[in-house]
Amino acid sequence: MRVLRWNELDATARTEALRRPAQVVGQEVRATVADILEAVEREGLAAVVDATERLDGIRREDPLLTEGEIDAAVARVPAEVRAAITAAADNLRAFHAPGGYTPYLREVVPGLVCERAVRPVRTVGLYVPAGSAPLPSTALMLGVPAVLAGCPEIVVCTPPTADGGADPTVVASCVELGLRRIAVVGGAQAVGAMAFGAPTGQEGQSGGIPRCDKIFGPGNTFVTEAKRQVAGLQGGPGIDLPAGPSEQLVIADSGADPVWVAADLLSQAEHGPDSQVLCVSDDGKLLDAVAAELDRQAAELPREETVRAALEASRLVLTRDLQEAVAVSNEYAPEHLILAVRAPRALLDDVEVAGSVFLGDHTPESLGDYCSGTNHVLPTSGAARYTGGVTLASFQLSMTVQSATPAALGEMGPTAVTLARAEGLEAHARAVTRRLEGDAR
Ligand SMILES: NC(=O)c1ccc[n+]([C@@H]2O[C@H](COP(=O)([O-])OP(=O)(O)OC[C@H]3O[C@@H](n4cnc5c(N)ncnc54)[C@H](O)[C@@H]3O)[C@@H](O)[C@H]2O)c1
Ligand SMILES: N[C@H](CO)Cc1c[nH]c[nH+]1
Ligand SMILES: [Zn+2]
Repeated sequence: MRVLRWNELDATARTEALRRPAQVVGQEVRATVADILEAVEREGLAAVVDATERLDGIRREDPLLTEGEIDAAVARVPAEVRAAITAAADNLRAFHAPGGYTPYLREVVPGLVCERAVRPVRTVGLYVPAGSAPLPSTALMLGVPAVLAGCPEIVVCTPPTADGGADPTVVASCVELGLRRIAVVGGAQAVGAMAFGAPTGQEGQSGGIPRCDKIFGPGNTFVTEAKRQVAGLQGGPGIDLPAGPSEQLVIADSGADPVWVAADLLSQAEHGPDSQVLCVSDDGKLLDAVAAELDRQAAELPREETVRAALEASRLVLTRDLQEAVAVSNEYAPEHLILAVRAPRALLDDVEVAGSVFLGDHTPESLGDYCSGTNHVLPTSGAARYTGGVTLASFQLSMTVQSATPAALGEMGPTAVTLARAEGLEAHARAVTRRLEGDAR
């Protein structure tokens, strides 16, 4: 990989250097997704079943796993993997538990009390990808905060395996959290089913995939585009955030180990050909060593082809100093940022935007992907500029509540009346004056 010298690039070249490979969703993807969603809205479960047969080669009249299928899948997961699932879930619970909205109350003027009350989102749909690789860790990342929030109805959708079931480790991760409503549906058809509902049996029965209030989870271009489309519908569901192809930016100083830096970059490059990884450093020799390591280590990986495709769109950037490296990162707004420097805490103060930050040489991003406790469903494509990743609060809604005594209405009512009349909304004003003036019926 060629090293780009940041100071020698003009504004256009800098924009090009930080361009994402997968940012442009073609008209074709948009139209494909729109067709699938329209069919699911019109025909419900039948369209979901047809799309799954066409796109995933599996026909299941009822996509929900039976109790027998769930138990059989869990039994196939080795004890060591089940123990790792439990250990990861424990850390996720520990970190996420305090991350919800805090209810609070203020007596704004005597007798006028304003509150924030917190409720779980009632029906949530969790998408667990399984196209390029099944991601049981994503089931944990979404399921743990959903359960902690107390969401009463939780459905999981994940693409089918070749035998028509779901990946056993995905199923075992759901079961670890007590989730047993698992539908083997992937792609845009899964998002459509969760957005519009795809019930089985008689109308009014609760079988099948329920219409969800909010849809969560990462996925490929079709999944991400489908979430964007359903979120734009009037009365449509909410979505968590744009969580598309994985990205990582490493800031490395001259003391960083090029072997470890390259290993971190490759860990995200292996997600898909549209993943992107960048290494930014103030040391040209370090960047050359990282380039050589990327090439050497890529050849040893089972997903070498995917990794090399991702490296095509990846970058090595030489900056004047580490402050400039952070400025480059702030402009890119990476999903993951690793600070492989001698004083990472000091540099953290300058970091303005990133989905998740990893400090020092001994904190590989893989820890966060699986088991440190932070969430791996994170903003991509620059969305870190305005949002963080999934948290417990993502599964809650905050509701305001207020109550006024007659005296408090006497105190604040005239202000409301003045503002209502300034807006020309007399009915608003009279809702107050009728009370203040006593009997004006
Ligand atoms: N940002 C994050 O937080 C985060 C976390 C985990 C994974 N990811 C990303 O999620 C993505 C997972 O993608 P994936 O493909 O492996 O799995 P996926 O489950 O998202 O997609 C598979 C589904 O796509 C549908 N599909 C495939 N080709 C299609 C076509 N031509 N037309 C219509 N539908 C089609 C199929 O129905 C299939 O079931 C990766 O890019 C990974 O980097 C992101
Ligand atoms: N790195 C991905 C988020 O971009 C999450 C993941 C799941 N499994 C491995 N990694
Ligand atoms: Zn990963």
